Order: sequence, then C-alpha cells, then structure tokens
Amino acid sequence: MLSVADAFAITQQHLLTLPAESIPVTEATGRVLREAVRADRDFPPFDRIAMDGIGISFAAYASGQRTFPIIGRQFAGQPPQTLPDPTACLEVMTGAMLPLEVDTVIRYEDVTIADGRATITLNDIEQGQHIHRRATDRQAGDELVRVGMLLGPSAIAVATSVGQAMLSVTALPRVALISTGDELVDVDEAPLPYQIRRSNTYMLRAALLSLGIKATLHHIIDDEQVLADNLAKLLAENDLLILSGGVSAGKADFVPAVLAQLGIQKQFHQIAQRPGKPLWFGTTSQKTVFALPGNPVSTVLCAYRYVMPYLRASLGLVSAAPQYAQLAKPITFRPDITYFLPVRLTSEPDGRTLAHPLPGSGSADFANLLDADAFMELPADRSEFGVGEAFPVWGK
Ligand SMILES: Nc1nc2c(c(=O)[nH]1)N[C@H]1C(S)=C(S)[C@@H](COP(=O)(O)OP(=O)(O)OC[C@H]3O[C@@H](n4cnc5c(N)ncnc54)[C@H](O)[C@@H]3O)O[C@H]1N2
Ligand code: MOO
Ligand SMILES: [Mg+2]
Repeated sequence: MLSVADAFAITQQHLLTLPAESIPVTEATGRVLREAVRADRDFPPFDRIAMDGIGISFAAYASGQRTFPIIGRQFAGQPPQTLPDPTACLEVMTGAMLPLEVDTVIRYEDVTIADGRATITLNDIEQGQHIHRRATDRQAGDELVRVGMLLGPSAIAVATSVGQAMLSVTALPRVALISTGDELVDVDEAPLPYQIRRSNTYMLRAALLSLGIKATLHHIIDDEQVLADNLAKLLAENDLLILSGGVSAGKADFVPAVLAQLGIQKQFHQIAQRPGKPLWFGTTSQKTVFALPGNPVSTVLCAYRYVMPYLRASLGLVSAAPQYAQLAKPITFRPDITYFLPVRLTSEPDGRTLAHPLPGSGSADFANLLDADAFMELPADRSEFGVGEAFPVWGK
C-alpha cells in the first residue's frame, strides 16, 4: 500500500492552477501575495529625527559649548529648516526632517530649558545620535514583501507605506464540500435513532476559512445515480471537490466508482496509515477531488495532513517546514503503517514542545479531538516510540 510520503508527493504534483487577482489592501489579510511589493522610496525616505529634543551642530559641542539659544522648531510634516548659526539650536520633533546644518540630536530628557536656552546635562554625546539616516533600512527598488508570503499585519503596513492600495494575490479556488450517507441529517434536524447529524463538512468549512476560502456545503444520499448527477454538476461549477464518506468497502460506498465514471483520473486510493486509510485522490487537467473517509477523526487527519497543505501549495504559499514535538510518553504501535497519534501540545520553559498522547477510542471518537491540538506522525517502519523522541506534528 502507498506510503504517507508517496501519497503526499502525489497530491503535491497535481496542484490547482489558480490565477492572480488584484484586490484592495484592506481585503488582503490572510491572502497569498503574487507580485512582490517593492520600496517606492528609500526607508526612511529622508534623514529623520528619531527623538524629540534639540538639534545642534556637533562641532559646537565638541568645542566645549553646552548652552545653546533656541532659535526655532522643526516639526514633522514641514520642509527642512536651516540652522543659520552653528552655536544655536532648533527644537526638533520625532518624524521631522533633519534641519540643514544639524547633525546631532539631544533628547529633551538630557537638556534643561530656561529663558529660551537649552543646556545639555548629559556628558557622552555622540555625533549623529538620534538621527535615522535615509535609506538605512531599505533602498528604493528593494523587494519588501516576497511572492508567496501570507499577508499579515506587518506586510499590510509595508504595502500601504509604499502606496499599494491594491495587491496582487492568488485567486481563491471554488470549493464544494460534499457529505454522503443516508444516515446523516443536517445540524438543524432531529436525528432518528438510526441517524446522526453530519459534522465533517462543517469541520472542513471551518478549516478552509483559515485560508479565506468560503466553501459551499452539499449533501448527497447513497444512490449511485443521484451521486453521479450531483457530482457532475458540482464538478462543472468548482475547482476542487472534497467528499466525505462512501470510500471504503461497504455496499453503499459508491464514491470511487462514480468518480471514475465521471472521468476523474484516480491518482491513489488507500494509504498505509491510521486513521484515514481509505483516502481517495483524483484529478482531471483542471479539477481535483479528495474523497475523505467518513469517520470524523479520519476526516480531520486527512484535512490537516493532505488537504490543507495541498491548498496552501496551490495558493502559492511558501511552505514552512513541518513542526516537530517530543513524545511525552512512550507509545507502542505494531501495524506496519504510519500512525497519526492525536496529541496535546505543551510549550515547556526549557523551549521544548512536548506531545502528550491522547489516543482516544478510534477514528469515530472525534470528541477526543477537542483536547488534541495535532496529530503526531509516527513512522511505519517501527513499533516502539520512546519518551523525548521528536516527530512531525500536523495541526490546523
Ligand atoms: N471492510 C472494511 N470496512 C471498513 C474499512 C476497511 O478497510 N474494510 N475501512 C474502515 C475505515 S479505516 C474507515 S475510515 C471507514 C471509512 O468509511 P467511508 O469513507 O466509506 O464512510 P462511510 O461508510 O460513509 O461512513 C463511515 C462512518 O463515518 C460517519 N460519517 C460519514 N460522513 C459523516 C459526516 N459528514 N459527519 C459525521 N459522520 C460521518 C458515518 O456515519 C459512519 O459512522 O470505513 C471503515 N470500514
Ligand atoms: O481510517 Mo479509518 O480512519 O481508521 O477509521
Ligand atoms: Mg463506508
């Protein structure tokens, strides 16, 4: 059976091709940048006063002068003044342009002001202090925000500072989430004794929202023809279908056969892993289908380990290395398959991240996931996993 690494690699070889779109910077949080943001001017764009105080000519200070007549004020938002007399000073405000002939700033805290004169009370004044020199942070034309960056508050601040009211980001895919199964009723319905409320597609919708994707919700009964008709329509209207249930060995598990019938090329079915063994993945040149096993813990695992990384990569997000944690308790798992162990993660004072096992009672025990933050990926080729050993963990 296919290994986790091979299955993952196959999904990553069939990413969605998503166009770029231009959107207002106010809407861009959480989106992925497609065109680099560059500095339109130097950062800072002029020699900038960094502290409120007085501006002097250092030569006067060096020659022993400590008291300076104040001959004016340089405010932020004004063109630069000139210090006409090197033995005088100007009051200068943070964010203002450096006045001509001023080369040193002394904070108000380090002077006393009386009768229109400022007297320096500090001994070690350095030439050029408290001046944020032009272009010392970035130069005009420098790349500031890189392609593939997830736009957060700092990137938004930088983009607006260089005048980008619009940003080029990856367009979001159209995604349909489809639950299957005659036993399932919707959230606002009262289940009969042999029914349950469906939750998997709601879980997936919540997960996709973290990437800004507002997927639509659908439900299809266990009938081959109804499934085929509905899936054909949803395929035409979407880039990605994510199904839940109907992919295993039951007599009402029609999903793989119907997807094949609709011309979706199966890339794999079944992975050597627990939970989530029956995961099905297929593509056409334009569309992708993930058919996730119906057990709720399997759905969550497959979302974290395959679907979310698939979407991140399709959006062009520069991928972060997987996170690792150390096992807090020994674990034995004998089957020769990858075990995704639900864990609660804690951050220790010494800097370690510990993974506390919460095995739960199997892949239908999704209430267990309320206490778990992630799944720890325990490799297939061993059965004993010791305290302190580090393995990748997969969460939201
Ligand atoms: N003979 C075998 N039986 C099963 C195998 C196997 O290899 N051989 N695999 C098991 C594994 S592992 C899993 S996982 C499940 C996968 O089942 P399906 O994908 O076919 O899903 P269903 O049969 O439709 O449902 C399974 C289970 O999940 C519940 N479910 C389904 N959809 C939802 C939903 N939207 N929200 C909440 N719960 C849902 C459903 O009621 C069932 O209890 O198969 C094993 N069997
Ligand atoms: O993969 Mo199934 O996920 O064990 O229930
Ligand atoms: Mg089934």
